[in-house]
Amino acid sequence: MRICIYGAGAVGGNFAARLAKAGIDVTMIARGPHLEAIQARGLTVQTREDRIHVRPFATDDPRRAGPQDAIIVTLKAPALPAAVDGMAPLLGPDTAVVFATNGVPWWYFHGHPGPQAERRLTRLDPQGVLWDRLPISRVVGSVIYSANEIVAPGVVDNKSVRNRLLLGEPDGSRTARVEAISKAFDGTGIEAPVFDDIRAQVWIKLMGNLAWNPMCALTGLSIPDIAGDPALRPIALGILQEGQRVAEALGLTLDTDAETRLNNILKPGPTGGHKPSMLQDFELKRPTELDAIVLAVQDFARELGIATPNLDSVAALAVGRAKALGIY
Ligand SMILES: NC(=O)C1=CN([C@@H]2O[C@H](COP(=O)(O)OP(=O)(O)OC[C@H]3O[C@@H](n4cnc5c(N)ncnc54)[C@H](OP(=O)(O)O)[C@@H]3O)[C@@H](O)[C@H]2O)C=CC1
Ligand SMILES: CC(C)(CO)C(=O)C(=O)O
Repeated sequence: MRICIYGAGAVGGNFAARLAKAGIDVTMIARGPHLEAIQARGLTVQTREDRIHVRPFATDDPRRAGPQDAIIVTLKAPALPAAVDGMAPLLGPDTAVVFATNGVPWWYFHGHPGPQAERRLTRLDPQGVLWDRLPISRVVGSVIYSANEIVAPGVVDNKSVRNRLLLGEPDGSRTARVEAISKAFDGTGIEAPVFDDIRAQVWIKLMGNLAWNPMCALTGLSIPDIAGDPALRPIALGILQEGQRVAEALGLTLDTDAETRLNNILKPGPTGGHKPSMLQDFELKRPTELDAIVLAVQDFARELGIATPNLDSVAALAVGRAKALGIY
């Protein structure tokens, strides 16, 4: 199977290395010093168990890669619209495009049951280029559980004990394409189960980002530090409760309540020392995913008439800080 990792940075680098090590034909679309280092010296991923070193084909010109069986997009959300034309040369007649980006996905209502079906989210796809030019029937939904950081060009630190890429068709059907992508991950050390309701999984993951990503980005603290801080904990809990209300009003059933979720963070965990990706972006002054992770949830809340005072305050501060840094 030919798999392209599009936007092979921290998460995508980990995925590419593990797929390549397992013998999958992997192409990485990357850029800048990270790409130059991979082309010159190969890709290195330090996992908890070992050091993977591979030399997959890596380029910033997708025309050099040719049609793929699947594209796994591990770009940050703000980079998606500008990348859509670059995906065209990678598309064969049946190529699926897996969007493995944190937050509310731009395709959220594609395949959704009921009157909201096929509604577009202009915050996440302002000109509609993703929806129109891809086109939408290519989309497979996805959620990432894998903590990673680029620690030097060409070198990724993977801190997770379990690496998971949850997959699901937006309409919940079990298609040959989603099963084939899942199977390609066999033996890679990345679990890739297929879900019938990928939107519930999107929300469960979103509950792991909605409070922590902006609060860590604002404070520079780790997730357990915030969860254990008497002044910050109630704000995080408030955000989780507000997010949970929004998800439920949208018809989702989540795995647990906000308080349990917050307490689980304080249990000794394998990714406690991980810098959430939004904190990495604030520190490195890279475009932030505030729209997908925070403001899209606020949009839903406003439409549904749900008050989100904690989320609103943190969102306003995070947007203000991001503007001051020139990244929003
Ligand atoms: N890092 C983590 O631990 C986790 C991240 N996530 C989510 O996964 C997604 C990816 O995050 P992460 O891996 O951290 O992000 P990274 O920024 O490390 O990776 C994205 C890469 O894509 C590159 N890129 C951007 N645009 C293009 C383009 N047009 N062509 C080629 N390359 C391009 C970026 O380069 P450049 O830097 O030059 O822009 C960067 O190297 C995000 O949605 C994030 O929220 C989810 C769970 C954990
Ligand atoms: C922090 C983590 C790993 C999960 O909450 C994440 O998704 C991120 O870094 O954005």
